[in-house]
Amino acid sequence: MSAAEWGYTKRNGPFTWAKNYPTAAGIRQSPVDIDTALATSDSSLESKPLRWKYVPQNTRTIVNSGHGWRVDVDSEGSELVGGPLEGTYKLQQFHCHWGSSSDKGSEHTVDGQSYAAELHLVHWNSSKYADCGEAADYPDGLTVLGVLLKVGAKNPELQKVIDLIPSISHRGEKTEVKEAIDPAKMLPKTLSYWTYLGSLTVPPCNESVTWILFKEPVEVSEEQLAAFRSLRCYKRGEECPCDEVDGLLISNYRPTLPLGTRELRECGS
Ligand SMILES: O[B-]1(O)OCc2ccccc21
Ligand SMILES: [Zn+2]
Repeated sequence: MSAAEWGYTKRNGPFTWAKNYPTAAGIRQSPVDIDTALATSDSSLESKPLRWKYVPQNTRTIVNSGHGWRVDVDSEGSELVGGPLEGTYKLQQFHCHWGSSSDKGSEHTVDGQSYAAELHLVHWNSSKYADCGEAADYPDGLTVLGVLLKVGAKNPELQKVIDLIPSISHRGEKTEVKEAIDPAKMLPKTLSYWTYLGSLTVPPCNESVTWILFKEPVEVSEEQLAAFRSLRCYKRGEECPCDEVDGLLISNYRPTLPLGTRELRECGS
């Protein structure tokens, strides 16, 4: 899209994306509603526990992408293996999706229920591809660990992100992450998950993601969610192109798409 770049308002939001990004109208799209009755447990998942290693010092910069905040990571030294995955995946970045109030905001829903937000840890298949950009073009290129966030106690690890938000208030702004953020500390205690084949939930919506969505939500406070909503979707000095309330990024989640004939598997209760 030209000036009217994609976003989350009526004018440029999820229902308009397919115009410029035809893959968004595909049959392997994300997010989806997790209909727990449809999930099949799979002994092969149980036999290969999910295992990860992250290097907190490798969380480099946080940027306001115009669609939310994103922490970019130096992939070296990280790895995610097991579960539904073949080969080794490396962490590239993590980011979050939220809503204008905490009764909505997650991208995946569970039996129709929305959560207040959803964290995405994006990994790429380093066994087969040279980098994340290349991997994003292949059906087995990416895997995303999804963590549902519900309102509760202040999340100390996410607070390190919140503390940096004032310095990336406008689109395009970025800053160094001085205090290392440990992605492992943002994951739930129990590692039960659902997994299915899907896509990026933002344009170009590549159908290259093996989704792993943890069943157990993690807590975040209302104040922390309010901080996310203080990000602006336009560049400093420019005027706001979106018709959102004075360009605040109050909501950046894509509504669910049909699972269709895709298999939904689960590991753990
Ligand atoms: O769709 B997402 O926001 O979650 C998965 C993903 C992967 C890469 C970029 C953006 C995303
Ligand atoms: Zn995401």
